Amino acid sequence: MLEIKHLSGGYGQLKVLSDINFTVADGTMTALVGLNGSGKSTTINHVIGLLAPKTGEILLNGVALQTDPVAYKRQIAYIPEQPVLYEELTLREHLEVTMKAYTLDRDVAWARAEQLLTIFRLTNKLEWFPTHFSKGMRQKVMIVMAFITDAPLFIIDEPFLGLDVVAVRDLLHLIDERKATGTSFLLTTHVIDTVEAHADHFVYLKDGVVDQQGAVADFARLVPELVEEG
Ligand SMILES: Nc1ncnc2c1ncn2[C@@H]1O[C@H](COP(=O)(O)OP(=O)(O)OP(=O)(O)O)[C@@H](O)[C@H]1O
Repeated sequence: MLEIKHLSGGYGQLKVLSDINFTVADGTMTALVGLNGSGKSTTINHVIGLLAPKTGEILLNGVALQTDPVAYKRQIAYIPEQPVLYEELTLREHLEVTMKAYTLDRDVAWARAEQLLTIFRLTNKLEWFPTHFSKGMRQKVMIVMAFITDAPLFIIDEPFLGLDVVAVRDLLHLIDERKATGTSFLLTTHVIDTVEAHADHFVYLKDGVVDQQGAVADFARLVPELVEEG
């Protein structure tokens, strides 16, 4: 379970977030929504440990980032909005680096990788370098790297922007499968429609504070300003 308690934070002297409180329970998905600049990415940056809280704390299965950064970070699989790949490593090497970083059993992880590579049509591209991948393919590589881990928390930043419809459907299917095994998901999105059927809770950020949060079923009632008319 991810617990965010009274988090205030931001960049250097710039305070962006004030007194953020929410939890993501095991086997559930929380959608973090809000307009441009509302603080979604800043919240994620705090949860993955890129930024340190000014006040408050973030606990992942009881472990605080400040107390044990390695144990904390190993529990997170992060898929950023902009894929971050090593230009000098092949796809195969990216998968191997991930297996080492998360101390995965190689046989189990490769069996998983093969299934994922098939789903995302990357099987014959193991020796390719990132420069040869399209934007969507780079994103798929990040998805494969995340889903070979056993991380109890997945954080996915704007997952649907560069993916084709087939890949979106496949990603949502993978998310549902993992959720059923107890994995938690924190996802940022501008379009709640895509995740509505898959998310359990939403947190609506407005100018760096939680304006509303609750069950996804109540989203339209609680946040009418983000629901398209028609
Ligand atoms: N690296 C940074 N340094 C300083 N300020 C930043 C930085 N990144 C974001 N900000 C500021 O923090 C505030 C929140 O931005 P953030 O990126 O968290 O919003 P967001 O909800 O993710 O927006 P978007 O939907 O556009 O991605 C904005 O006012 C932004 O200008």
